[in-house]
Formats: sequence, structure tokens, C-alpha cells
Amino acid sequence: MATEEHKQLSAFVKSIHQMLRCEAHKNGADKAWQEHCSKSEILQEYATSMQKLASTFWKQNLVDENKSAQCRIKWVAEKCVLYFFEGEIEIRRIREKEKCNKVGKSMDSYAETCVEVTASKEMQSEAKCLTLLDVGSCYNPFKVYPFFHVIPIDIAPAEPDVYVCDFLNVAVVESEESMILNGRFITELPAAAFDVVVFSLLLDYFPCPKQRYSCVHKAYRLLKPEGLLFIITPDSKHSSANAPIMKSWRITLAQLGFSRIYYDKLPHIHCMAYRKDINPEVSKHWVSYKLPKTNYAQTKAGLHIPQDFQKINDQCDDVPHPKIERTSQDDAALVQLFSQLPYDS
Ligand SMILES: C[S@@+](CC[C@H](N)C(=O)[O-])C[C@H]1O[C@@H](n2cnc3c(N)ncnc32)[C@H](O)[C@@H]1O
Repeated sequence: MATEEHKQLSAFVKSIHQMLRCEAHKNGADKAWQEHCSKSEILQEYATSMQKLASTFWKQNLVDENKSAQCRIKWVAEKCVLYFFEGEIEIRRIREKEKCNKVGKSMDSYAETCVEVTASKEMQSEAKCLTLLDVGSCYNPFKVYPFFHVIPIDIAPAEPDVYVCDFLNVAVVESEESMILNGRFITELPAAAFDVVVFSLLLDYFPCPKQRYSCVHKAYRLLKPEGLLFIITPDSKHSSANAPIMKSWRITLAQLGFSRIYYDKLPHIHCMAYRKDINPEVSKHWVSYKLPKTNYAQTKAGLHIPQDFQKINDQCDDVPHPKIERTSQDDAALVQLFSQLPYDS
């Protein structure tokens, strides 16, 4: 059962997402985002609320830790161990090569890249350290794992070890040098430098599919070949309820060169891991084979969330002001929805 404070924090977090969606509707997504980033007091309060919810209330409210939203961090860590350290990466590489042969893609460039990739992975597993970019990190939850070298970034960090960085506006640069981190701000990130990129409860923060797409596209450029993009997104409904949306995410990411290799629907979240294939043509081929031509065109900008399909006027009419009291109707809905997750944005 959610406590009074838990409900208040949840309502605050939810109201920020809703406010941003309404601003984007009124003024366009870019302008709304720019203005949103300048509201430092609100962003800071969001960061504190989010950290408290995730590290205090989610933990306290767990009946079964493995089935809760709390285990999203653990889920990512476990899948990384399985993939990078327990041999799954080799299995996936062989499978990709077989698919490549099947679809008759040129194997020359593939073979060269593969040798390079194998060498770099061997070096990594010796060091047992994976470079992980945690986007929208808030309070740096991955720092507890010794096998991650974490670069945590957020527009409004809750902890001083998280770098200030707007992922929507950060530049991706081609660089041979390793990343130099000075001070608290990051304005550019090196291309093809990360083993893992994490978007945990990040994409649903954005009011439009275009911004979400821009994030996954950037993640593709930042990852090394065979690196993993993790996406955790909230959904308290049954797994089948939003299955078409998850399918369109899979297709959209495949068109970029990502193959989905792990997926779990936990009670309040979808957990996904996407592999950046060595040859992007393999997943693109999967899309063209999987989809009838008519659907193919429609799914190009497919990173929708359920809120995108709600009537925007209904959402904006009852945007709770971040500070105002909630109605009893809000309370009832919150008790039901947020007993483990802080919001269902
Ligand atoms: C719901 S919280 C999730 C925090 C954490 N990842 C977790 O799973 O508990 C979303 C976070 O994303 C951050 N965020 C939103 N847009 C961002 C952007 N463009 N760049 C960096 N961080 C962003 C927010 O400030 C917030 O801390």
C-alpha cells in the first residue's frame, strides 16, 4: 500500500511528464524542451523525488523483489553478465554471421570488423569492465557493480557524481582519444565508445516520438559494434495490452541496425536489450521480411507510448500543478497504479 508521501512524490513526478506533454502540444516539442530545461528548481525537485521513490519506497514496498520495478537495475546487470562474460556474445555473433550468409550480404567488410570486435572484447573480458553510459541516471544506481565503468548523465542529477548533460543536445564526436572528463558538465560524447547504453525510465519522459527516436539513433552511434542498448519503460498493464507498441519499437530499432535479444515484461515495466549488430543489414532484412509492405512505411517513426494516443486536451485540462493538492479521484488512481512504480506517465 502506498504511503501518503509516496503518493505525493508519485503525483509530482507524473505531473512533470504531463506538463511537458502539454507544453509540447502548445508550443512545439523543441521550444517546450528548451523551456523545460531552464526550470532548474522544478527539475531539482523532480530529481530528489525520483531518487527517494526509487531508492526508498520501491524497495520498501516490495513483496517479491524479483517481480518489482526495483529490479530493473539488477535485470540490466544480469543480462550484461550473461551476454559479455558468459558467452552469449559469441553465440549471437555466430548467429549473425549465419544470417548474413543466408541473406547473401557481402562478408568481406563483415569479416574485418568481426576480427577487430573479437579482439576488443577479449581485452574487455580480461579487464572485466564494461563502459556503461547511463542516460537519465538521476542517482547513479549502476555504481554498485564493479564490472561497470559508469558514465552517468542527467539534465538534473540527484547526486554529485552524475554529470550534467542533455542527451537530446549532446554532440557525438569521432575521436581516437579516450574520453576526458573535467568538471560536472558533458557536452560531447565519443562515437563507438560504449559497451552498454541504458535508458531506464527515460524515453517516456519525452513528449514526442521524434525525441525518443533521436535518443535511440544517438545510442546507436555511441555503441561499439555488438554493444547493448537497454530500454526500460513503464507499463502497469498486462503484457499483451501494449504489445503492438512494443512490436513497433522493435521494428523501428531494427531499421537502425539493432536486434532485440532479451525481453521481459515484469509487472510494471517492459525490459528490453537491443544488440547493435556488426552488419546493420541483417536486422533491416528482418524488417522487410517480417512486415507486409503496407505496414512497413507506417512503422518508420514508431517509438510511441500509450500517452501519445490519449486526447491531448483531456490530458492538459487536468494537469495537476506540481504543487497543488490532488483530488480524491487522483488518490484512488494513484493507490492502484503506484504501489510499486512511482508513475505511469
Ligand atoms: C524517471 S527518471 C529515471 C531515473 C533512473 N534512470 C531510474 O531508472 O530510476 C528519468 C530521468 O531522466 C532524466 N532526463 C530526462 N531527459 C533527459 C535528457 N535529455 N538528458 C539527460 N537526462 C534526462 C530526468 O532528469 C530524470 O532524472
